[in-house]
Amino acid sequence: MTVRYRPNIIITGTPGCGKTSHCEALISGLNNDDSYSHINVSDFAKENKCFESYDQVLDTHVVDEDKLLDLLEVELEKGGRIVDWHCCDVFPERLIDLVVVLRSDNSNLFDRLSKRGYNEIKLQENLDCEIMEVILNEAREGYQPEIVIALESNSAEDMDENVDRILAWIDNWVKDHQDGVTNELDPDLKAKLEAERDE
Ligand SMILES: Nc1ncnc2c1ncn2[C@@H]1O[C@H](COP(=O)(O)OP(=O)(O)OP(=O)(O)O)[C@@H](O)[C@H]1O
Repeated sequence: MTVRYRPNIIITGTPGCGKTSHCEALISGLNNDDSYSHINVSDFAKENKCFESYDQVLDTHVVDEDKLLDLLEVELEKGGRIVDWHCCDVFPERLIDLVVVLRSDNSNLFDRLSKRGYNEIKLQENLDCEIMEVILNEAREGYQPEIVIALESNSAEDMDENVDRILAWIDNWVKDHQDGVTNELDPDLKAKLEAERDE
């Protein structure tokens, strides 16, 4: 049985919206408490060799999702993981407590991504993704609405406010779950599901 005493949070959004900046500020706001850690999924995939190919047009690696998720699940079982990735709907719901979708105005996003030297196709694809609210929709389809929040990330003030808000949420979650959150299915429910499956 796995018991979690710390929440798992996904910080997601279109590339350049500020995921890594928010995660780093959160870890620092948690006073570098080592029961929390920031998982930058792109770096994690690189370190654990979870790439299956390279997309020349979009100038990006294609992730081996099965391998990546198997490894990430082990991390999420521990709790206190702040996950930084542009995909959010691939994790088991039972392991995710809050999904923060960062939103940026297109002019800000254009400036941030241009500075990175993104090619035109990649830049346009990301701007379209933000306009079409692709990641917000994925989050809303993948998780219960009450755990999904969309936050503006256009300025340093926005970021400070967002980080304070998430820190307050973490504090409340920990107080509310002092006995831990178990990932084990309730035994009666488990027996019922097994019986239904065998029918
Ligand atoms: N709210 C904000 N206000 C001002 N600048 C910001 C904000 N959010 C991000 N930036 C700036 O935009 C750039 C991209 O930020 P960051 O790397 O955190 O984005 P990201 O969403 O993690 O990108 P990626 O998905 O590509 O890793 C950085 O230079 C960062 O300082």
